[in-house]
Amino acid sequence: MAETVTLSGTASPGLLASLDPLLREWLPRQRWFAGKGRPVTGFTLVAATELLPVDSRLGLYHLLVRAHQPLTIGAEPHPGDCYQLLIGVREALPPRLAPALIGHVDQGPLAGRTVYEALHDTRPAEVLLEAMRSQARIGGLCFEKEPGRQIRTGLVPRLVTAEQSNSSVVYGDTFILKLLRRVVPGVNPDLELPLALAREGCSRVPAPTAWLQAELSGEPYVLGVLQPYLQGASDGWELALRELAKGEDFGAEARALGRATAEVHTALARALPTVTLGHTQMQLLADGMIERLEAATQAVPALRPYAPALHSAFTALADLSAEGHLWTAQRIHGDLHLGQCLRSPAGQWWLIDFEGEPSKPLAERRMPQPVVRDIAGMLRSFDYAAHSAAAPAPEWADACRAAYCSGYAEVSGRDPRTDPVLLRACETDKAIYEAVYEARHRPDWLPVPMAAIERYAMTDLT
Ligand SMILES: Nc1ncnc2c1ncn2[C@@H]1O[C@H](COP(=O)(O)OP(=O)(O)O)[C@@H](O)[C@H]1O
Ligand SMILES: O=P(O)(O)O[C@H]1O[C@H](CO)[C@@H](O[C@H]2O[C@H](CO)[C@@H](O)[C@H](O)[C@H]2O)[C@H](O)[C@H]1O
Repeated sequence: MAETVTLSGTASPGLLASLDPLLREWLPRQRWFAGKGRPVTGFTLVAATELLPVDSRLGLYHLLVRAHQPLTIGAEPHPGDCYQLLIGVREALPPRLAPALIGHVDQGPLAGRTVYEALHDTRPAEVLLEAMRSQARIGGLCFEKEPGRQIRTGLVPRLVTAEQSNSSVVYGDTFILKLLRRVVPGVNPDLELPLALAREGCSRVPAPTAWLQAELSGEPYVLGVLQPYLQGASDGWELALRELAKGEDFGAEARALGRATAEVHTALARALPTVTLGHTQMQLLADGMIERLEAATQAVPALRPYAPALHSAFTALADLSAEGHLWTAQRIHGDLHLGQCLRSPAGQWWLIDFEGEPSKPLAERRMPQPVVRDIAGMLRSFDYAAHSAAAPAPEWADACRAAYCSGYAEVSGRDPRTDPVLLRACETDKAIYEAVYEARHRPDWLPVPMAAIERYAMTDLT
């Protein structure tokens, strides 16, 4: 690896100025760009690290840039989201890299060069793996490796093309590196939880092998995590849809998923603190759900007729806590659905992507929660699959629900169905989140959570 130079944001104003017009156009088009719908009006360079010398045939910059966007009316002042970029610099792009093009630079230190999304390219992706293998410190970037883990040489990288919130590179079907795109300071649960689970001996999660961090203005940023690649694994969503299309039962898989979820929860409860939630905390939990309902009815008018009935699911939870009922809270997955579960060819289930709901602040995502929140996420997912099929199959979802809860109880000793008020509140909250998500991202899918909302509104638990 060539000698590296770290440029501070102020030390290299020319670099960002030369990239600025290209990034303004390119960044909002990326699947992982979080600020969709608002133009990018400028950038601040947070950090720049030269990983391959830019005056050679192939240069490589690691950049952290803050994207400025106009605020929506009523929004809190916000400095802009910080994104991680790997920018390749060449004289011209070979045809195989055409899809990676960011643009041709016509001013500043890179004038006359072509810049592109370097993760598409073999050498830049290799540089990251080599740095992890050697636990390199390059400028402000720290590449760490879990003691005792080996990363062999010669693994050929390929960029994962699936739609995702971040970007992943698979190395020779041995490792997968997830590079986080919108990065925030603090302990990131996508590294924290799998590491804690692996150290606890839980084998339902691919154990982090290595990771990439930066220290900026005294604050840690997790930038990427390398894990073993589960070769030939299928995700739960694809499997469920396949079985549904064939008219096949998914009960055995749902039960295994329930067992896997409980194994992860019990290991998390051993590894990290648990707390008891009394009336005040449960009232806060219910208030949060009510606030989300109110915001959702503004964003999705179709929710409005159901709002009073949905509201009663949350007040029922607050009422139960007022009667002295106590709950336990612990660290959970935070965004569990069928797409976050991988089944290996040997038939084992693994849980991935512990980032939580990325739109929520990190502190909120790291708070202990009742495990029922994760369970509700999976139950909603069975319902989604059943209602995405050509002919809705509610009895299929009911069977999955029963099997999943039984599997969960077999391992944890606690059946989530014995807490119907909390379960209903969490499922309602999730379905409301989904209605907002679908209205914003996939309007054609809005009827799926709306069908559940209509059902919840019609069936009062009390
Ligand atoms: N350890 C792994 N083995 C095999 N495939 C994986 C692994 N981790 C993730 N994937 C694949 O990569 C995709 C994206 O991973 P995920 O962690 O969900 O990223 P994102 O946060 O960007 O959505 C997953 O849907 C899955 O198909
Ligand atoms: O995959 P992410 O963690 O970014 O989650 C977001 O996108 C999901 C869709 O890709 C969305 O999940 C919803 O649709 C799924 C089917 O596509 C279904 O299995 C889930 O149960 C349903 O919530 C998720 O809500 C959103 O946060």
